[in-house]
Amino acid sequence: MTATKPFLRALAGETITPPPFWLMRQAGRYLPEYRATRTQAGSFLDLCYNPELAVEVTLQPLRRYGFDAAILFSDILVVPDGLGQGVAFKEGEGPVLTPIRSARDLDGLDISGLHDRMAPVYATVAGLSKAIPATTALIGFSGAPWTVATYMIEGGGSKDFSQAKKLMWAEPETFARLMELLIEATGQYLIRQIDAGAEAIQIFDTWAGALPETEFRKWVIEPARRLVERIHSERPGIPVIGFPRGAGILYEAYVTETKVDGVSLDSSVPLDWAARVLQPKCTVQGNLDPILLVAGGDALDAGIDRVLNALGKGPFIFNLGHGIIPPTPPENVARLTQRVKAFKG
Ligand SMILES: O=C(O)CCc1c2[nH]c(c1CC(=O)O)Cc1[nH]c(c(CC(=O)O)c1CCC(=O)O)Cc1[nH]c(c(CC(=O)O)c1CCC(=O)O)Cc1[nH]c(c(CCC(=O)O)c1CC(=O)O)C2
Repeated sequence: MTATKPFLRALAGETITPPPFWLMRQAGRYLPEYRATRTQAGSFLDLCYNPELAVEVTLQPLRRYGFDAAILFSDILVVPDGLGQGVAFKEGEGPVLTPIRSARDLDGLDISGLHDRMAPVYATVAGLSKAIPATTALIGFSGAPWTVATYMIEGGGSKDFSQAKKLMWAEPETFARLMELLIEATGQYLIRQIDAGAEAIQIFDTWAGALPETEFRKWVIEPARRLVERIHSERPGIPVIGFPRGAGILYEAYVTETKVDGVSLDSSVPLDWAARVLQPKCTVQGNLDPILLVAGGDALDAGIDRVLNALGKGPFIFNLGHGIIPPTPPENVARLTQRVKAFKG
């Protein structure tokens, strides 16, 4: 069935003016209505596993801004939770996990309970596919194996990923076993989201830029290639967007070797290079610096115009280079919405 929704038509290679748009973390703490629902839910994971409230927070930004895509309200860290690793989100501290540091720790993980634990997430997807406007596409997502592995090994966020990299180089078999488990679990998890109603998939490799070239090819490109191949063969017609944040010039190898339908660019990617080298190969998405949404004013307008003028003449989805941050004034998102929708090409 040929795509009719602008977001899906852009991912099928069409140039659309004005471009379809959505924003990473469009549902979240910058919105007062999110904070109210979050309080009602209890913990962050309680919210992720409460289909009714997760549907509500996903819809909140759509009501305000009319985005062309809704992304399932969940998190990249529900998969380790589903594998039996203890995961919690401490107020103002972010995620905290019981770290995986040895083969024995790995033996404690178990894929058999994944889909039971993820059932509320699939219910959220099913609820959203009935609740979103007819022209809005529904995006399912996961973290990429490398990025999720960094949280599992570090036990939370990290500045230098020293524990994850130490395990990768000092205990390669244990690290490879963890990566295989994540590739399999993530593949199953994404297919189930599609079967529940997701029309496109985004794979977030937020910490891809932390790896040197050899390891980037082995642990960012190859797992993504396998996930894209599985989705393209088991669920033909569902497009996949890859987000190897910080990849630099390796964005080109990522696009050609993974065969993603779309590639999400971080804010450091030069716009003319993206238009010349990447856009002829696949739909590009991004890449406004999310802090411009905090700054607002003329700087925000100029930043939006630079992205639109450079990428708006080919297959393109307007987005940020990383998720919205909590101090973002909602009125600046309204300002961005108006400016993107007014773009004439
Ligand atoms: O305290 C809360 O209410 C939960 C905060 C929250 C989380 N995921 C969230 C939210 C809602 C929101 O962003 O406001 C909600 C969340 N996490 C994610 C998404 C998908 C998307 O980005 O649109 C979303 C939004 C989904 C939606 O808009 O419907 C995916 C995610 N979680 C995570 C990452 C890695 C990263 O942050 O870059 C990423 C991918 C990149 C990104 O968009 O930021 C990991 C994660 N999840 C979380 C945190 C803590 C955030 C913080 O304390 O600053 C962190 C970051 C970290 O500490 O490394 C929890």
